[in-house]
Amino acid sequence: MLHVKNLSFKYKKQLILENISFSVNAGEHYAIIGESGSGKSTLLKLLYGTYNLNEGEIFWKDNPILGPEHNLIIGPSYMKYVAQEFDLMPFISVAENIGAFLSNFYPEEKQIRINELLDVVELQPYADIKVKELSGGQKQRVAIARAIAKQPEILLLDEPFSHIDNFKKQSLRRSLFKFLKEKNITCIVATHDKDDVLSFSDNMMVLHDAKIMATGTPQELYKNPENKLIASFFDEFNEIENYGIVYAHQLQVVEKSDLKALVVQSYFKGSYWLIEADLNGKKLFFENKSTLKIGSTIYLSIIK
Ligand SMILES: Nc1ncnc2c1ncn2[C@@H]1O[C@H](COP(=O)(O)OP(=O)(O)OP(=O)(O)O)[C@@H](O)[C@H]1O
Repeated sequence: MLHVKNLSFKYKKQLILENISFSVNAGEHYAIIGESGSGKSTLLKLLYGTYNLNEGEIFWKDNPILGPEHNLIIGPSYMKYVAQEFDLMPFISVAENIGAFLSNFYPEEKQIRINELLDVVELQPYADIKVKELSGGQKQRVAIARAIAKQPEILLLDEPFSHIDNFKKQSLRRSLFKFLKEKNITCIVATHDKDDVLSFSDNMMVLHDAKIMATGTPQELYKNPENKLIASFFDEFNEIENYGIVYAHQLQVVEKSDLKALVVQSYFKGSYWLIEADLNGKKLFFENKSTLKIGSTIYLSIIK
């Protein structure tokens, strides 16, 4: 188990993280979300031992994770960290980068392992291409493959799919998180993207104002968002008097109700339209199967 106890940290004067405590079980997938600048990357770096803590302790099983004050080499051997800026070797091939830290004593096993990893990150056709010739998203995939090559006990991912296009993202997510679960690799992911969390994280935390604002399973936080910040991470939402936070998909057009609104705009979203309306002078968003006429009056009911 990863155990973080009362961790506090500042780069300069301002506390970036204050009194952070949480635990992650072996094999669990844990997500850290929060606005830009809330300290997600800093927390991952602290878990990796990049900086000395101002206060608190981090343990993996019974081993303390200590900062550079105590270690010549940053990063425990059982842990891998894929940062937002990936540090690859540009002049050698994708396959060589992925195999860079694998033993040369067993060349056949090494090749099998590299092939397995190329499959996980869907880079088989690029195996022999030099990394300097790859796109940002392809480099990100090489960095992920290299991090899992030696099967770490814990993997820290910072915005792991941020450079990867939507075509590839969905299948890559499924493939990577499935691989990690099969190998029982504990994974902590810092992300802005709800799709990294909803289907793939067992538990999550929300960082805000240097503190943990909420923790729970993605389902718990999604179904009962305590506040606007949490709701906004998951979906388009409204704050409606007497009803609180209501997601756009929780509103439907009915014949008659207390919620009378005026259609302002319709946005095509593929399988539905997102309708912007005016409810008593406040903006309101809801989902509808079809576009609605600007200026028309509609009535809405809430399905929770
Ligand atoms: N090396 C550093 N020196 C000083 N301040 C830093 C350093 N790195 C980050 N910070 C500050 O710490 C705060 C948290 O930054 P961090 O990168 O951890 O946030 P984040 O939640 O990961 O943001 P993002 O989602 O944009 O990646 C920010 O205010 C940032 O300016």
